[in-house]
Amino acid sequence: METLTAAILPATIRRRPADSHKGTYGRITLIGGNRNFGGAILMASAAAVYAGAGLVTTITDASNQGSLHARLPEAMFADITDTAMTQSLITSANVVVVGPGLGTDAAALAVLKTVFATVTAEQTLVIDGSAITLVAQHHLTLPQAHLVFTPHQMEWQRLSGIPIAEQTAARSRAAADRLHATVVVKSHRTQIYTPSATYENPLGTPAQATGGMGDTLAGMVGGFLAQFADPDQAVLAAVYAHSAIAEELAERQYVVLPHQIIDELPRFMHEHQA
Ligand SMILES: NC(=O)C1=CN([C@@H]2O[C@H](COP(=O)(O)OP(=O)(O)OC[C@H]3O[C@@H](n4cnc5c(N)ncnc54)[C@H](OP(=O)(O)O)[C@@H]3O)[C@@H](O)[C@H]2O)[C@@H](O)CC1
Ligand SMILES: Nc1ncnc2c1ncn2[C@@H]1O[C@H](COP(=O)(O)OP(=O)(O)O)[C@@H](O)[C@H]1O
Ligand SMILES: [Mg+2]
Repeated sequence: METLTAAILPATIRRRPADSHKGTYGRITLIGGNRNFGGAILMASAAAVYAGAGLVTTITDASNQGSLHARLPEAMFADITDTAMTQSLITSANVVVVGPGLGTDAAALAVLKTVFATVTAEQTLVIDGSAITLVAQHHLTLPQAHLVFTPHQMEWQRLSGIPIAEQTAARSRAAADRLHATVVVKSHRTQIYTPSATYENPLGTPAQATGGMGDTLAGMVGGFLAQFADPDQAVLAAVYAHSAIAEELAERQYVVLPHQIIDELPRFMHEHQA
């Protein structure tokens, strides 16, 4: 197990070439947010935009459209019940994030099945929150794509079958290998299982223990994957930056809110680019 250091930031976050445009920085489609959990996909989408993803589209319940555009006019919107549009927006993305606030009812399962049937081997799919629970509950066959799972410990228990108390590095490593995926097991000391190595994040504070913190990380992971060359480094740098910003804020705050991490992202990435 390797311990992440701040060196992952400049190794990943590169100065933007002058001769570039929004298409240079990736197209990301985020899917989630039912009538009750609209905030989750809003936070994930905002994290992707503020991380610098070039073009961001949010596919969510229609009841979330007004709040999405009020908070995040940079994001495009599509109605989650429009299957043809969903397929088209998945196909045109290089990174897809599915799950924040998606819920686990029949409609959510149908959406997830559409996502799995549409992504291709060239694309990266980040699977978070409800989507992880659905994969576990329904024993879904995973698609051929670059897969990144971002479970908290209970979601990892559901997906891997390993009880939380028995989630040792060796057992989690074997389960990640069986999934042919990168797995980010979130906790006070988050562990990241890439195809080639295992890492521990030395940062993170209980000030982060608040709803939406993982939704925000999922959007950051997607935003970093959309624009940075090395996918393993992109995931590691997103995890590290998420906690590093939280630790900065926690020096003066009892609790750190997800939107505050999002607001700090452009400044933090500016300071750590190389
Ligand atoms: N504003 C919004 O719209 C928000 C929407 N959200 C969306 O809600 C959906 C459901 O996601 P979820 O994580 O809230 O619920 P679920 O999957 O049932 O897991 C909770 C269970 O696991 C247990 N548990 C054990 N270890 C744990 C650990 N380390 N970390 C966390 N939990 C741990 C925990 O134990 P307990 O708290 O009882 O001790 C409890 O029994 C998902 O789509 C998400 O995106 C949320 O992000 C909130 C903000
Ligand atoms: N005590 C803690 N110390 C460090 N990080 C924490 C702590 N509690 C939660 N976090 C972080 O907050 C995030 C929580 O993710 P998750 O449970 O999926 O939240 P949500 O689904 O509500 O957005 C993870 O990145 C996790 O590492
Ligand atoms: Mg979560």
